[in-house]
Amino acid sequence: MLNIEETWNYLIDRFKENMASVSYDTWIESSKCIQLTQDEITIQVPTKLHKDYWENNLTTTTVELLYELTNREIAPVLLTEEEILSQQQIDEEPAVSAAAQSELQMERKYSQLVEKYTFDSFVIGKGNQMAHAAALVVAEEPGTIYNPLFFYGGVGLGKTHLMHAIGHRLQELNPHANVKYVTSEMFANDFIDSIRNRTQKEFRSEYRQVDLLLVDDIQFFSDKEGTQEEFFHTFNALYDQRKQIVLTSDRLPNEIPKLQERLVSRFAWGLSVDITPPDLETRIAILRSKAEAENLEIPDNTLSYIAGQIDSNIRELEGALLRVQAFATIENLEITTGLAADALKSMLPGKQTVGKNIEDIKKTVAKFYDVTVEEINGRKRVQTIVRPRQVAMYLSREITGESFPKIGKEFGGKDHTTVLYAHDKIDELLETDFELKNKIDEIKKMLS
Ligand SMILES: Nc1ncnc2c1ncn2[C@@H]1O[C@H](COP(=O)(O)OP(=O)(O)OP(=O)(O)O)[C@@H](O)[C@H]1O
Repeated sequence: MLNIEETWNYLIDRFKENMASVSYDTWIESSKCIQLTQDEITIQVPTKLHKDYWENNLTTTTVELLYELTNREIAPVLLTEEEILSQQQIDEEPAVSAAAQSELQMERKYSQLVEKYTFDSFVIGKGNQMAHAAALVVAEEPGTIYNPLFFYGGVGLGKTHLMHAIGHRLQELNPHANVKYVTSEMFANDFIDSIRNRTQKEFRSEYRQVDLLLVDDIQFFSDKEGTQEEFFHTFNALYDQRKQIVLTSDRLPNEIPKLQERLVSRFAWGLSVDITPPDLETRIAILRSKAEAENLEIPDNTLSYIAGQIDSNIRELEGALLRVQAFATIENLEITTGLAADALKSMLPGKQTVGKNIEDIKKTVAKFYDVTVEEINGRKRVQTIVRPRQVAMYLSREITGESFPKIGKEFGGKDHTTVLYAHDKIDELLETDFELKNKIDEIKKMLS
């Protein structure tokens, strides 16, 4: 028998570990678990916006986390407070309606594209221009020019959005096109299920008969040998039939640890394009387009203010806008810059480093460790300099979201693999080394 409280706590703890605090506070803290059965978890969320966000961004992870915990496929059912109230009023049979709803949601998540992730709702800016153009070409001429198309870049910068946009566009042009979107983990789970249920034939025909296969976040193939093997064959089958493959990852294929060489080389056959964090202008344009979609009246200077606060992750930018909107609704006030500042104040303690560049970071780290920026840029390998250098590289990636090659260049022309190694090293150390964690928090404070 599953314990509702333990299960929910497990889930939200995992989210807390993996989400920025602004996102966690906005999406998770406001939600609660109201029912748990052997195959369903019912989560109450405050508004329709929260529900959309959960459905688009959190349900897959929820299923995976619950699977890890319970070894069962538990489908999330999202209900807004209003829906719960009206459900109670018309006194429907909750079990039936929840089950039906869950089926619908799972269906939507697993086999359909997210409706609003289209080219129309995608704002083009310097950081994503090339990716956008490549996506359009692929949607219009699948399987011929750039195959596979590979998007890479930091968290929440629009890779998934563009992928779905390709799918929508292809289906517009060819309504019979068979499009499949999965995350790498969904692919892995499907594959494992097919072994368990002896349905490998069905699995293969499902994956090898598509016209467009979209696989998100392939960095999670990292240590999955068997899945990589299967994906290799899926890839070859599709490629040979000239079917389009689109992949995303947070880094280039050759930077993904333990990714088989033959996959690395295949992924390089087509075109790899990175998506970099949006500049201020693009962030304002994105906010404006989101505000319009939600029918929100927000003055331009307030949009600029919000865009200035969050500079690397568009998902967080959306969270900030929602936060401001919720604040205005609760306080029954118009949205102004002052109100936005109040709404975001409590959300941004960890974000005070926004707007800092690599140079600022190097200077601050050098000061903290009592070394010079020249030493950080240099090549001396003594521990007293190596650690500050690694910390500075780590913070540069985390705070500015710049690509590894760009950071390497700014650290005295180092190779991107050096930056990648430094980043992953510090990331790994942070899990156990609390002293280092305190030091990094201290540096962030100095930066703000
Ligand atoms: N250029 C853009 N215009 C409008 N919205 C955007 C743009 N880029 C990203 N977004 C929005 O930001 C949110 C995060 O984007 P998305 O999920 O595509 O990021 P991602 O790069 O796939 O992130 P992750 O690495 O976490 O998978 C989505 O709601 C998406 O619609």
